[in-house]
Order: sequence, then C-alpha cells, then structure tokens
Amino acid sequence: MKLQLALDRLTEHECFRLVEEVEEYIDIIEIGTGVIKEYGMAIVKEMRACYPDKLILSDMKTCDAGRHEAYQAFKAGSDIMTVMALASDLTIKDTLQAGEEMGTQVMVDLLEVRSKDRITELEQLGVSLVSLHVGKDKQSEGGFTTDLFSLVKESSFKIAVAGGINLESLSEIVQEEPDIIIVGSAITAAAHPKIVAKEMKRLISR
Ligand SMILES: O=C([C@H](O)CO)[C@H](O)[C@H](O)COP(=O)(O)O
Repeated sequence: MKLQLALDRLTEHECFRLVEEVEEYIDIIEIGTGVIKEYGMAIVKEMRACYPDKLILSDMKTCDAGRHEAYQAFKAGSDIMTVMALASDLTIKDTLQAGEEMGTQVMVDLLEVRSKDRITELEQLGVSLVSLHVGKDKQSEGGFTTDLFSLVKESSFKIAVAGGINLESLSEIVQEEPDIIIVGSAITAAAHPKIVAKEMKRLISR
C-alpha cells in the first residue's frame, strides 16, 4: 500500500516545503489539479528534478484532448497522470496509449461514477488503475466511506482512494487493502504535517 501526498490549493513554496517535511513517509507526490492550473507543467518539472526517486502524479483530471494532456504530464516528468472516467472512451484510450508509449501510468478518476456498467466499460478499454474519489466540494456532505469499494469489488483494477481521508478514517479504509491511499488536507493543512504523515505511513505499513 502506497501513501500519496496530494498538493492542492497551495503556493509553489508551500508545495516544496511540505514535501521536504514529509518526504520520508510518502511514496507518491501528487501535483494537485489547482496547483497545475496555477503553475503549469513547470512545477512538475521542478518537483521531478528535486525528487528523482519519488513517483510523481499530475492530477490533470483530463476530460478531453487526452493524448495531448497525457503527453504534457509525462514529458514534464510525471509517472502517472489522471483522466476522468466520465470522459469519452476515445479520450481515455488516447491517454492509455500515451502511457504505453512513454512507459508511464494512467489513473482513471471515478469521481461521481456510480454505474457498474461504466466500470465494465473501463475494464474493456484496458484501464488498470482507478481512484475511488469523493471530491472536495462533495466532502461538505461527508468524506470517503468504504461502501465506495463495492463499485470495484469484482474488478481487476489497482485501486487508489481519495476524499478527505484522515487519521480517524484511515484504519477502516486500510482494511479494504487499496493499493494507493491519497491524502491531501489531512496532511497539508495539519498543524504538524510530519507527525500526521508518519502515523499514516505506520498505519498503512502494519
Ligand atoms: O483531487 C482532489 C480534489 O479533487 C481537489 O483537487 C484531491 O487531491 C483529493 O481529494 C485528495 O485531497 P483531500 O481530499 O484533501 O485528502
């Protein structure tokens, strides 16, 4: 199980300060969607140069122009980029092809997907990695809960989970054995990010 640090709604300086503080406890550095919109691929290139041994994910949340946006992320040094499950099959297929050509990965964001038919379609497209995700705005009605796993129970996907995950909810989530646990605000907005990241890493490594 890997711990992914999501860098969202932060300045460039805050992003690098936080990664420096918690790097020993995280496996994947996520450049969040809003940070990408603010700084572009330049921050991805900088993060790649500073952390050559870490996995880097660009949370592009691509909805269209899949090949172009996948190549943007991969050429900037991302190991993984994200495309929305609600995008067209052609967009998703184009991102997957770009990943095959670059030897990198595509994570399909299941934000707002509740249809098992769409899950089957994604498997038929050749998707291998998905994220069960409760978006920031939706979290006002409640964060990630383990009932979301039922959507992918019979699938062959590698699973990432995201959405307001914190120290209180982590133990129950870990019991479902996802492959990647994505945490943003619970670490980045904590009074002591290193303490939280260390405890989270301990909990997922038990
Ligand atoms: O993808 C995300 C969200 O849509 C805002 O961009 C976050 O990276 C993801 O939800 C993890 O962050 P937290 O929910 O703060 O843990």
